[in-house]
Amino acid sequence: MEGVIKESVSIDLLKSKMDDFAKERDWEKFHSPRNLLLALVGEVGELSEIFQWKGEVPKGLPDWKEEEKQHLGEELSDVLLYLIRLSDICGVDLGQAALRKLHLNALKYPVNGSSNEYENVNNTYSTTD
Ligand SMILES: Nc1ccn([C@H]2C[C@H](O)[C@@H](COP(=O)(O)OP(=O)(O)OP(=O)(O)O)O2)c(=O)n1
Repeated sequence: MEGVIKESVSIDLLKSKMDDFAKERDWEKFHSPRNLLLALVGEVGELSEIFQWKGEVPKGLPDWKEEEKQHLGEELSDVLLYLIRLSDICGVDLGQAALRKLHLNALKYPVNGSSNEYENVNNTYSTTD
């Protein structure tokens, strides 16, 4: 794809690029925790609009046009970038926090837990599988 640099993408790389982006524009003053949270929620809204009124869609989005998938990627990215920036500005190491949370999740929901026990957690009204 034109203009896309294939590089390994880490949370730290994105964090550093967001920091550069804000510094270069003198936008650090706008990137307060509250502003970033509101921006994040706004982008979640834009992401939701993509799926709004479509009903359930199959995994992999096989019927979507390339432009629609690209748009989805843009909105997912906005959410990710604001989340990473918010974490950075709050002094939270998001990668480490997420690893810790995965560990806590695994303790809370052991692999051998009975499926009945998990029914409320994974209660879905419909599935496309
Ligand atoms: N003060 C700002 C404004 C923008 N961005 C960056 C982070 C997001 O990735 C993207 C958001 O840009 P827009 O607010 O222009 O939102 P969209 O790209 O979604 O455009 P639109 O809302 O017109 O669809 O730009 C930022 O870091 N800080």
